Amino acid sequence: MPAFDLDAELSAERHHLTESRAALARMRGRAEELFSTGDRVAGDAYTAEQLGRHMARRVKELADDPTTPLFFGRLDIDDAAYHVGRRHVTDDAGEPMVLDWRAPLSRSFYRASVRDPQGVATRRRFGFVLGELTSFEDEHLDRGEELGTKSRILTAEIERPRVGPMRDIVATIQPEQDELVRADLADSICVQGAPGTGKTAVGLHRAAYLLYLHRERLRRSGVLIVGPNTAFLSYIAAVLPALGEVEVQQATVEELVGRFPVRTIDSPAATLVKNDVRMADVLAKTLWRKLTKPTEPIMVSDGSYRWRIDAEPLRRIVDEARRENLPYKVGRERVQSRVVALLQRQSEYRTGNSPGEGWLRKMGKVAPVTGFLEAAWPAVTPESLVAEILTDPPEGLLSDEERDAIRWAKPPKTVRSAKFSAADLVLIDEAAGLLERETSFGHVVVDEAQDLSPMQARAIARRSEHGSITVLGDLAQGTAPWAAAEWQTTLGHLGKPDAAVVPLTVGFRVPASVVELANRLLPMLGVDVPEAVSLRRDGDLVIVPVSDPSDLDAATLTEVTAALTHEGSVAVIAADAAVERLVIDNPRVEVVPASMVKGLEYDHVIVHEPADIVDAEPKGLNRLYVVLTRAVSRLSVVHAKPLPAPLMKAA
Ligand SMILES: Nc1ncnc2c1ncn2[C@@H]1O[C@H](COP(=O)(O)OP(=O)(O)OP(=O)(O)O)[C@@H](O)[C@H]1O
Repeated sequence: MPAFDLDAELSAERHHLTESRAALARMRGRAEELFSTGDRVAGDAYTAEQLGRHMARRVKELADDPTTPLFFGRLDIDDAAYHVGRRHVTDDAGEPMVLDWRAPLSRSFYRASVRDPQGVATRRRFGFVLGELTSFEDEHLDRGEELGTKSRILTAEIERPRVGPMRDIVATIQPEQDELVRADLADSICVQGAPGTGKTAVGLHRAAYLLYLHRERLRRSGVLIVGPNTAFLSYIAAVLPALGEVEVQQATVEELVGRFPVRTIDSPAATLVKNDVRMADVLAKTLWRKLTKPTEPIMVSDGSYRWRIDAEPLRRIVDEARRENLPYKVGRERVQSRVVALLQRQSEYRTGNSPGEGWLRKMGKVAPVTGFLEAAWPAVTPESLVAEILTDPPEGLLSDEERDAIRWAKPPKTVRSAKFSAADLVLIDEAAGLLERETSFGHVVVDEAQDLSPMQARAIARRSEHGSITVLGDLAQGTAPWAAAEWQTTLGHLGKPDAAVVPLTVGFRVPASVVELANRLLPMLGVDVPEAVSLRRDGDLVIVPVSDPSDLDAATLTEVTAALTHEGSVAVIAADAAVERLVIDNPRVEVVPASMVKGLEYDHVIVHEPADIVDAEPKGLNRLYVVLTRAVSRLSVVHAKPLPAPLMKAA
């Protein structure tokens, strides 16, 4: 075997990187050129516009970010070398220079092992500093060498200080994550993962993978990412574009159902009732009770003719349409067109002529027909149905106290002037779903799903009825009053009761000492979830007791000053009520209310008075568990009040 020349090997790899970058630039140049000449080559305006849009997207997809490596790995299979990167790069002859990480062959980069080498002789990982290729690490699977999570490059990647928004993890996706990322489009899955196990990362990479594999189909139907709030969505917003995917919709549940602005806040009791799944029945029953049996015939004068439909056939039409189980508005339209069809038949019989479109339209609108429709199958809007229920909550499904809790103290004069709450908008969305079908996305990823109320989950179910879904969450991090204690019920509300629940337990964010502290809260959280095991041995944990409560904020500032001597982001997380008085004038430091940190992470987290965070809300211990698990490298806990009992041992 020839001696292995490390320097020569490294410079060959650098050369391949330079060549690949140049090839990508040429691909982009060609796309730009096509984009600018598109309107001249395309036959008509429509095709030109289609082509223009396609090319604009293609140009965007081919953008090269010089700070992210174009490839991060290499597979040697049957004496050929395949570089694996963020997207396909081909040379001028169309030969691959870099394989997209999502291509079938790339799968082995993530999954090959000594036990199952998948034809891979050597797996190489590259180390980069600011886009410069600086090192590599080989695993000769054919010689029984395997690094697994001991890879130096993986460790460096995980321990890299965090700044700014979330990054992609394509270079270091782990086998158990890859299995979820590459699951079939038809598979709905629920990932129960401890904090920092990569749920969000898996969900985003799964979206990118599915778009690659089912490009045309998913471009038509769309992919939707649902997150808990806009801060979270902007934190993750850069990941998919970095992977070349620029057309994924991201929204909070509030945005999905936001037909009207939120103009009022409900009492906690009303919020609970409105988010209860029984409201779905209340809405459906109230709606369908509006149908009445026709008792009068319809009589229509049409020039010198008079047409008549008796009550009996009208009853049949209504009953039949009801039995077809269509959305309310569709059913109503069907009744209307069947009534008109009966009139048409009479007209044809009497006149011997077939009436035209205009006549049919006119007959649909004549007073006897609309009067019949209004009585038998009245027109309803989603907001009018909800307004009706809030004005006078129907008996039967809710207790009297529950009905009192949601009843409007002063009903608005008109539905238009009604002030709706956030929960009302979910009800209006449910009502809209009874009236008409929602269009369904091809795939929906729902993050922090443990906090979905049944009614919110149903809003998502309507948008994924014909597609699949990836549900991500951690029961231990549930803080909503309706937070799930097990996944089955939520999956039922999401319309995917058969989705497999898959655990992730290897933590990539939180250092072992911090995980150990947070895990002590787990037995008190009332949920049965596997504990996280941290891959990180490097972190620091400091508990700072303060004897005089008036020194608490000053002690917090001292911790901030100490934290600033390190690289990376710093956050002070405090009970929402304390945030305003904690003013810290430094661009590297954020003061964040405990209620807003879900899904986020910071290099150094300083927790300000845990007891206040716990006392601020009914699920305060779950909230504290979320807060303690935001730290990437260091956690300081500053307290004047006693720590919650399970944490005392650490003090
Ligand atoms: N395979 C991996 N390689 C490198 N980093 C990873 C990997 N998996 C996850 N990470 C990193 O670990 C951190 C936590 O990931 P992520 O936010 O997806 O976890 P999560 O399970 O959604 O956490 P939480 O429950 O707190 O919301 C992120 O910085 C992510 O980039």
